[in-house]
Amino acid sequence: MAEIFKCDEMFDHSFFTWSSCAFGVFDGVHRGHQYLLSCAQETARKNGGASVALTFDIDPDEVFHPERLKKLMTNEERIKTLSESGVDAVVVLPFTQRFSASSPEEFLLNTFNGHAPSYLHVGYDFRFGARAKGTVKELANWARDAGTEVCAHDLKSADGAPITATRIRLLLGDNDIIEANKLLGRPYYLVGTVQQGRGEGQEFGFRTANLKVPSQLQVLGAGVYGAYAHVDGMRYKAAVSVGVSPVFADKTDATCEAHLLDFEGDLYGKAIKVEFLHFLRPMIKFETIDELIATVNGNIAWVRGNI
Ligand SMILES: Cc1cc2nc3c(=O)[nH]c(=O)nc-3n(C[C@H](O)[C@H](O)[C@H](O)COP(=O)(O)O)c2cc1C
Ligand SMILES: Nc1ncnc2c1ncn2[C@@H]1O[C@H](COP(=O)(O)OP(=O)(O)O)[C@@H](O)[C@H]1O
Repeated sequence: MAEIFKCDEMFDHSFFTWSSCAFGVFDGVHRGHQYLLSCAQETARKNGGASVALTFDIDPDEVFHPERLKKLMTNEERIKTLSESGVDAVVVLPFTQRFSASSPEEFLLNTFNGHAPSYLHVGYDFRFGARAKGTVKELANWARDAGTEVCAHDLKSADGAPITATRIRLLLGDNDIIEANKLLGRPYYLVGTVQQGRGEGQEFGFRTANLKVPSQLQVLGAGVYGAYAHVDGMRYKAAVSVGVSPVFADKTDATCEAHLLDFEGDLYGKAIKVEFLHFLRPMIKFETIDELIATVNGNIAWVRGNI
């Protein structure tokens, strides 16, 4: 696991000298991002310096558009995933109002403070500085004087369409978990603490661990999914419903409810990670509870046989 540095007043910017940085927000740390990170490792190997994932502590849209912001992962998970990506270090820039208001030139000066990296890898549509006015062109102008080689990469998938966090969020919203997972390079997951639900699962014969999903992370389309649930270092197959249960719509907020196969015990207050693998069906407003029970039991049987 790479070391994580906060780029504050205490940070020694000479760390950047000879380094190869991949620079971005990296929401999802998807296959496009993974490619950028591998490019930084490649030039670091050739050049002899450290490979660095350079990112922000928050998503800049948490400052600019908090109301419409949707994310593939929390900031903590994003930084942790970057630290596990194979780079030598993660350097986290505090995204302050002052920082965001600076011109592209000031932004680069504040970021590197006279210690420019040898290589800077970015996506070709990378934007930075006040009102995102800085483009790869400004970056290249600055880099010429600073002695940095800017590598702007085209992050495309096999079908020729760009791999972006927005594209993955749209696929997830359309229940296309298979394609989203392909572009992520791993299963899409949600993490959280198991909460108390309505207590009806036991009566129905299938108990469900309930996870409250903050609205910024409500990206996955409502429906029923086959998944793996990880708790206490163990992995279980799980049948999971996502979104508002239409039968009980008047009683619930949107949640993620996971029935863990071959598990018995108490999960309240425990950390759980649910990795989504298959979309089974949309949510149904059943006429009777018996229909609900029979359908969910069928879904559980499918998960047992197919995951
Ligand atoms: C695999 C699975 C599929 C579900 N499908 C539906 C559904 O189609 N429609 C619905 O209203 N509720 C559905 N539910 C939600 C159940 O109604 C819910 O788990 C049950 O009400 C128990 O809630 P509780 O654990 O909060 O008591 C599903 C739950 C699971 C685990
Ligand atoms: N196989 C299982 N899958 C999910 N939760 C289980 C399972 N077995 C026991 N539990 C426990 O039961 C709780 C869910 O019970 P349930 O009757 O559905 O009530 P509620 O979901 O309303 O809290 C879970 O939070 C967990 O502590």
